[in-house]
Amino acid sequence: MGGIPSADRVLSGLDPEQCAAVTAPAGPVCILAGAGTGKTRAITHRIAYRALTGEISGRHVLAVTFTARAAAEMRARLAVLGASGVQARTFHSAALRLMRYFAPRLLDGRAMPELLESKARLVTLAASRAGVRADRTAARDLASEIEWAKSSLVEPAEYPVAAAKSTREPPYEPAKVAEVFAAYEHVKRANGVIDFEDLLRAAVWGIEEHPDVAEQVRTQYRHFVVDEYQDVNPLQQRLLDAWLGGREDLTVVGDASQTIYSFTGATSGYLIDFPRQRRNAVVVRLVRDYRSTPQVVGLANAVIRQARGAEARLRLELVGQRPPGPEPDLRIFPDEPAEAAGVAARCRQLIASGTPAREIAVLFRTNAQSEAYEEALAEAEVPYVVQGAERFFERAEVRQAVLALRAATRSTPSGRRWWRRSSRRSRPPAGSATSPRPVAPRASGGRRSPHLSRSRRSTWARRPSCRSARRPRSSGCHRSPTSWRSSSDGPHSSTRPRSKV
Ligand SMILES: Nc1ncnc2c1ncn2[C@@H]1O[C@H](COP(=O)(O)OP(=O)(O)OP(=O)(O)O)[C@@H](O)[C@H]1O
Repeated sequence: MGGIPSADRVLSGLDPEQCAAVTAPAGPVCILAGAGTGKTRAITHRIAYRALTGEISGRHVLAVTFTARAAAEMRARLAVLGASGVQARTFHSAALRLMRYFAPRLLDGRAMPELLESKARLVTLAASRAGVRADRTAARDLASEIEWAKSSLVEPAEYPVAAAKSTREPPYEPAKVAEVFAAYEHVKRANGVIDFEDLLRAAVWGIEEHPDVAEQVRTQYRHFVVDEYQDVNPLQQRLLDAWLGGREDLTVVGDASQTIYSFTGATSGYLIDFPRQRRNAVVVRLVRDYRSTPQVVGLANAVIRQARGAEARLRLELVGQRPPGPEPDLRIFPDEPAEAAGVAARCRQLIASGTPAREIAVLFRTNAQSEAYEEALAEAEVPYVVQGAERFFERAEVRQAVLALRAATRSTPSGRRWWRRSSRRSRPPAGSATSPRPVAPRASGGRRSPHLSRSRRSTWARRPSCRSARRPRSSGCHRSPTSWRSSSDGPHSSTRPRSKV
């Protein structure tokens, strides 16, 4: 049947817990949802149900996701459900939209400063001003520290204490990092640019310090949904609080066991504390896992059961809904090369027994690990493609290093012999670029740089008060943003696989 679904039809096909989440009354709702339990279904259906019953208008909904892709997925699902006008955006995209709209008012008609796509260049410059010669890796590590600090609402002078409290492992002495951080802010200001954290600060500043802006924003947005709430950082929470302005029509969805961005300042503390902070919150647990076999779900439960501390309170025991499958085979290897060789051998075995290579996936946690796996797969003559990243031996820096090595080793006979042996080993098998694709880390999100340009200092530099930030114990949130003008790679830069805007 075509056409726009009715509210009742939006409820059909939901399980009882999803239904409870969808029909929960206006007010704070906390959906604790394990992987594959239909959380996207629950939140999109909740928005659609409320819109179709006339309780809310889609135009007044702001749904915040962590990636541009998730936002697009949400918009597509909402369109199918007949909920129109909803803004589904990342925090950064929503902040950018707000700043663009209010720029004439907030910036006295001046253009927005340009948004830095990458912190690297300015961090390197700032480091040299602070007497640190930072190569690419060091600049990236420094940028990560700066990003963490800014996302945690930590100012340069506060960095050493905050870093110690958060058991960070800074790339240099904390005082030196603080110096680079301060120099970075200075260089950035001098260049008339802002970074991704500044963009969020700008939106906070715009709302907190300008009652007319706050009123207009809050008239527009009345109902809020935040996806992946376990990965929100103090700066994002501050912006959410500014949007809310004390109102409570907020649905958050998350899973404390899936927190993956603590190193960038994200904290599951907001999710964990949500039911305590909002006593009237409806809490719904989605535990039916529709994606995996009971065997895989059982293994996941066994791992999650190890969680201790605050996360353990919100631990979800998932129940697999799919027909049974094979038992997972857990093997432990002494080191990474041995593990990669073991994985490659298993792939070879599967292919030999008739499994098409395209049906085999090898997942690893970070792009840096691809080298070991690519070498092992090439060695075992298993055809592969790398998804979401360049093949190791095709990366510019690796090609450069290989050329340099080749030049160095060819100057001696033993070097020539070594080179012939090693290049045979590391060369991927012929034709592999077009072969099936097992190795699949997540892509590092390409971020588009919206064009902004320079602005005034005095009002932006005012420090908004700390009053509205709700802070969980572990947040590391010491201060509010000093100004919204301050810095590097988009949020969670080089280390972050999710695209923001
Ligand atoms: N009530 C249901 N009945 C049958 N299948 C369902 C139900 N709810 C969700 N699913 C299926 O489970 C899968 C996961 O759903 P969805 O994408 O909404 O979950 P998710 O929790 O957002 O996923 P993720 O783990 O990626 O966050 C989809 O294939 C969806 O069709």
